[in-house]
Amino acid sequence: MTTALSRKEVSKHDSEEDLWVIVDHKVYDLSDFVDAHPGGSVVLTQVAGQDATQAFYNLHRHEVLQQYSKLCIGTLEGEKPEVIDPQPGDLSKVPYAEPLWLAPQFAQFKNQYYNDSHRRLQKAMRVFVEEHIAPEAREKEKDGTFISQELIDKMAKENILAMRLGPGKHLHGREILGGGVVDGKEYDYFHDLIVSQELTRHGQRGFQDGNMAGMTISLTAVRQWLNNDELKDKITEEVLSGKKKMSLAVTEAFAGSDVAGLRTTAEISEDGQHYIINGTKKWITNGMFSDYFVTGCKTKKGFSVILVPRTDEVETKLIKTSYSTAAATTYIEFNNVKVPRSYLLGEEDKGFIVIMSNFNHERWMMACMVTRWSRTVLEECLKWSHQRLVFSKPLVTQPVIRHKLARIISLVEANQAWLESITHQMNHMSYAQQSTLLSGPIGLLKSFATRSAHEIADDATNIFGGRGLTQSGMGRVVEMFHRTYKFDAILGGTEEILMDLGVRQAMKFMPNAKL
Ligand code: HEM
Repeated sequence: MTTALSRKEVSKHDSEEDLWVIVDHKVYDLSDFVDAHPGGSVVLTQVAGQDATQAFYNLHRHEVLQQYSKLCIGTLEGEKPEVIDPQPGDLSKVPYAEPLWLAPQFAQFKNQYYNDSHRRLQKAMRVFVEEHIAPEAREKEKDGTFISQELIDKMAKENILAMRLGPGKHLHGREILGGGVVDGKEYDYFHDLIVSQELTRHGQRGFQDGNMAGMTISLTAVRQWLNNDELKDKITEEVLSGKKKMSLAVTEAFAGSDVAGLRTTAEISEDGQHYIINGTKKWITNGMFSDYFVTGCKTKKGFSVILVPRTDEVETKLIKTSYSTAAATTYIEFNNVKVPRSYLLGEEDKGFIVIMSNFNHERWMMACMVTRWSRTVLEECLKWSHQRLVFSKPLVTQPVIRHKLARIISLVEANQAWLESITHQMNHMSYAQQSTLLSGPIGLLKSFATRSAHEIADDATNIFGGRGLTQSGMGRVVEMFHRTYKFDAILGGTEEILMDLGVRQAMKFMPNAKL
């Protein structure tokens, strides 16, 4: 029960020492807060005893009121708050803020791709992300330290780590998010899409990668290509239980997407039973805290992929990039590392197929994530242009702003629709069929999604103006997006390489057709 207060009563508290304000029909006593207010005391004194709703929403995000809810002393009598107060798990009612299948306006209609288990999983994931992941993500993004073991354990317990590998036997018999959400046997690529998209909604880009991204792109290769089943199961369990961490170590300063140029070598030891690995790797996500590295190496007649456990001969150093060091981006040196030959993935000298087919899920996942993140930025732009007053009118009354919003909406919706069409196809194909037929389309999808992000980041920053350049406050989401969307455009294959791959793969199937 909140105290009912009259506007007349509020107006009496109009000095710096005794300072009340009204924001969205609620009354806040700022007398003790005024000296600590980041915007200073002058601005607050100017609105003391008054309704400051408009001024407040021109300068703060709604979450500030949630953080400082203790300052609220009552509600105006006979009045009710009007601004939506989002709670963990809520769907956004802002148009286009949710994908079509999820948008509350469309909930009553059947969707061809999603069933009740997808809806249950989405709901459970959103609550989990908002309650457990988002608070840590904000903290780690800022201080640059790595994900906590406590959070990893929680995700392992709910089998969120296992879900991130995509559908497969590793999910059979697992109790997902407390049970009753989705049966591991029914888990398909739309469930996978939901998990990827919900995991990005905290908007902390460095932490997003810090949150076990290394595992999601490397354990998949181990599951698919490690020849010894017993070893495969042991390692899978260690990693999915959160006890051990893993990353994908392919890129080098010498060669990135050009696998043929790699210089890390794996030579057969004198006893014939081991590989001796020497060389360096760069930009390895999660490398700092990894116990295993799925490593691309030069072997006698070609390129091979080997699972390398951490030993004293593996040295890891942190690299600072334009997002947070929470991602644990790493420079690695392998100095005579001895690895049993049974740790080879696929066949010796035939590692190209291992890496190329493993890329599909990674790139598809990145398309899921950057598309969802673009949508979050769209929601920010819609809210901001609706609430921001310029020359006494909302920003959205300007045709130039509506034009930008139209472009952003179209890009986000086009990406999601293409993503869902490919996802549907993946559900009906084997791993080998996906490798043959989908690596081109997935490459093109990822590069289109990140080209779109490039345009969205540009338009969104212009819509937000100075606020889009500030790491805290109103424009913090847009600032982060603009600063870090390039990670999606480069990691997992650059736009140029992927666009080229898409066309080259199409040419493989080109018939002798003439104009
Ligand atoms: C419940 C009342 C209020 C609370 C809890 C509050 C809290 C805050 C906080 C936490 C910030 C830091 C920036 C951010 O995180 O967004 C801030 C900034 C600011 N606040 Fe407030 N504030 C309140 C009311 C007001 C009002 C009524 C005004 C003006 C009439 C105001 C003017 C400002 C200004 C000018 C800034 C700096 C904005 C910037 O750097 O862009 N605040 N406030």
